[in-house]
Formats: sequence, C-alpha cells, structure tokens
Amino acid sequence: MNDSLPAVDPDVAATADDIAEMEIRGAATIADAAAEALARQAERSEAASPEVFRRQLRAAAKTLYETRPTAVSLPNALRYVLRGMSGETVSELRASTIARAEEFQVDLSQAQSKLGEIGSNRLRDGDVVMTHCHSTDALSCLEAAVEDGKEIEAIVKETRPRKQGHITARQLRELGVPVTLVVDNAARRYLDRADHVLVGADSIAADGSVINKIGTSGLAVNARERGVPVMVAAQTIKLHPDTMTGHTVEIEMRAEREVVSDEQRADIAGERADDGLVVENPAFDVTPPRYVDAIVTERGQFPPESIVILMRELFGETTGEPWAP
Ligand SMILES: O=P(O)(O)OC[C@H]1O[C@H](OP(=O)(O)O)[C@H](O)[C@@H]1O
Repeated sequence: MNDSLPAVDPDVAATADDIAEMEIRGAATIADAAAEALARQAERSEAASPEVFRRQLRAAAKTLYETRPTAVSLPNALRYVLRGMSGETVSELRASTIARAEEFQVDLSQAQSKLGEIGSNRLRDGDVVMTHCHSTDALSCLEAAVEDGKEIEAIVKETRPRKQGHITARQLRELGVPVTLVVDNAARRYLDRADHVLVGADSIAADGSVINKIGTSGLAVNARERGVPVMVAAQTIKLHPDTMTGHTVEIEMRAEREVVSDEQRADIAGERADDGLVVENPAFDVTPPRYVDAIVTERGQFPPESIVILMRELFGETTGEPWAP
C-alpha cells in the first residue's frame, strides 16, 4: 500500500495550526475542535473513490495528531471519529463520518456536564477551592456547585508561563465567584485557606498518575503536606489507553519564548552570547497517584489506583495509531 497521504483541507490545516499555537487549547476543547475538523474534511472532500476519501480522512487525522503530544483526548477523539467512518460509497462514508463527529461532540459536552454534577457533590457551601491553569472540566464542577446555590470562593494560581489562570479567574468572576489571584510561588502559603485543590488533566495513566499543566505535581505534594484534598476533574476521554501496555506519556516541551523574550535572553546571556544558557519549558508534569484523592469523571469518582478498571472497560487492550487503515 502507498503510505503517502494526500493534502488536507485548508480548514483542517488551520485548526492544526491553532492547536499547535494554543489558540485552541485545553484537552477537551482540542478534542472538540479535532472532531469538528474531521467533519469539515469529510464534508468538503471531492474524493472520486471510497479509498481516496479514507486516505484524505487519515491524512487529516495525522495532521491534527501531530500538533501536540500530551493530551490524549486528541488521539482518542480522532480514533473515535475514524472508527465510525463506514459505508461502501463516498457519500455513505461522508455521512457516517459527519454523524460520528457530531455524536462525539454531543457526548463530550454531556460528559462534561455530568462530570460537573458529580464533582460539585464534593464541594460544600462555603468551601474555598484552589485552581491551577484553566480546565473546562474543573470549571464545570464549580459551575454546578454555584448553580446548586453553594457559596464557593476561589484561589486561582496564575500559572506561568502562559497565565491561563487569568482565563479561570475571568470565568469564575462571570459566575459571581469571589477570586483571589496569586502567583504560583504563593500557592503553599494560600493552601492554609483552601478546602480543596481542583485541577483538570491532559492525560490519566493506567496507574492513576495525572498528567496536567506544569506545576500540578508540586501543588499536589504541598496540598498533601497541608492536608488539603486534591481533586482531578477529567472526562474519560482523558484516559490514556496506551499506558495500559507500558507506554509513557510524552511531555510536551514548548518554545523558550513563552518563558523569556529574545531581548531578555540576550540580557541574561550578556557578553558570553548564549552558548551556555538553556531555557527549558515543559508544558506538563506527572503527579503520582498517592497525591491525588479523587479522579472525577462522568462515570463517577474514582480513587486514582482504580482508574485502570474503567480504562479497560472503555478502551480494551489495544489502540493503534488514529489514522491506521
Ligand atoms: O479539558 P480541560 O479540562 O478544558 O483542560 C485540561 C487541561 O488542558 C490544559 O492544557 P493546555 O492549556 O492545553 O496546555 C490544562 O493543563 C488543563 O488542566
């Protein structure tokens, strides 16, 4: 078989660029955009044969897959949509792919609402919640708690280098939640006031490890030391099936310009130029399961050590590349 894949629709390429540049970001939002992009590819395809159509969809999936490596919601979304592509003719393939993408998007949104209801049960009236980064799954729990009439307060970590905490702060203020915004280094000091740490996840490994925005693991260790429970809000689309067979989750390294500007780099490097100056910018870290109290999904809440049971039930043992024929 010829492995070279055809060019993708410009809209798919644009979505891929937006994901890579983090114009579209957050694990669930990325999955939603990827499903939408596959539907656009299917809709616009002028393939003359079912085989050409399938190759175009695989090419689109590969382009989207190669944008960011850590959030497993992306390959899980691509796999789900492509596995629903069925039919003998191009028009049947097109219709089934579009329907499957729509089904995925509806399920994603319903799962997040359900997760929010479950997560909100952990929150009591008057609780103070510390957040890290910006997670729509975590926000869903807070929104459900507020809708239940609970008074919730938030301590929002800024989350360097991209300061996604600002997005969280803005959305919490829209909900009427009082927000204290703090720099990341202040987190331990403010844990004294917190009843919960609430974060999202980009991937959950089979052993219950949580892969989330850089800084999550340090926060979780400090929370354990302070006796503050750590709750992870993660739809089952964040479960990483490959970790059941020993694979590890790749941690994305992003550009140094997110940390220092060219001017700042030149200033630090001084007269020695920049040979000896390395700036590293890992986007995520791994929080071991012993620092996590509960993983909240749309299927209920789980102690991290038991998440593998749910993972087996949902994914079986094998996965494969999303675009594999
Ligand atoms: O799916 P939701 O809960 O929205 O987000 C999950 C996670 O995705 C984000 O990654 P990034 O900002 O895309 O690097 C954050 O790490 C966040 O906790």
